[in-house]
Amino acid sequence: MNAAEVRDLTIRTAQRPLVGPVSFTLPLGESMGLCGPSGAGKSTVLRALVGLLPETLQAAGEVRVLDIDVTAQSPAALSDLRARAVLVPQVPIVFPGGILANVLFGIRHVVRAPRGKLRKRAESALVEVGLWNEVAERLDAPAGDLSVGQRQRLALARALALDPQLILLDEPTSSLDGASAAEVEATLQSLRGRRTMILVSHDMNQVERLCSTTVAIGAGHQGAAAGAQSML
Ligand SMILES: Nc1ncnc2c1ncn2[C@@H]1O[C@H](COP(=O)(O)OP(=O)(O)OP(=O)(O)O)[C@@H](O)[C@H]1O
Repeated sequence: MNAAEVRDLTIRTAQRPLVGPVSFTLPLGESMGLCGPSGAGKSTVLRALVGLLPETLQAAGEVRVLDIDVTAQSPAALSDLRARAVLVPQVPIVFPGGILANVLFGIRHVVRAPRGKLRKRAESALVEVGLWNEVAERLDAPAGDLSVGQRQRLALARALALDPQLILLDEPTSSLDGASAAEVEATLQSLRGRRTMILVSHDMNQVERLCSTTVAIGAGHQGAAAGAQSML
């Protein structure tokens, strides 16, 4: 099974084409960069992969994610898929409440297990993103007090607690200062090879550091590089 198989994906409004055609195959275990200029459609492609396009946009083409035919399903029918292929948005979502509660937020709705077991998984996720040593003494402190880089790693920990087969990262370092970006990138580097990832990034150097494959999508509907897939 591949993590994702996309063939001739195009996305449009009723009035005009926005994205594509985009084609790529991502085997499990690989990390892929999705690059292109601002407005090329990178975030929209990520949303299409998990069936989260707004109703005003239509997608055509083939999109299979973890062997699920995404374009053939309603968004509601894809909620299971979204726990296995987790989208981490560009601006990390932090819920009111404590740090640990924030990591538990997704998993406690999805995984049926005793509380103690869920807690262990949340703690392991905090270790995996390198946040454990920074928060272990204050797990119930408000997550809103974390720095912006810590929030990004918290959002990643929330995703990892689900033990997803695919992680979709939308510009995970673009809103961070240099030091925080370096921390998040180090975390992503440590996940490479252990997790399957699609990384949206403007930064080709970052993609080269973190990914084995890159797909470039062009600005507008008919970008020359649309659909290109190359090994870095
Ligand atoms: N719901 C929508 N309705 C109409 N147009 C939309 C909608 N969502 C996105 N677009 C348009 O689709 C295009 C692609 O947007 P998208 O945010 O996916 O680009 P991007 O490559 O991620 O950009 P950036 O790098 O700036 O985040 C843009 O022209 C955007 O204005």
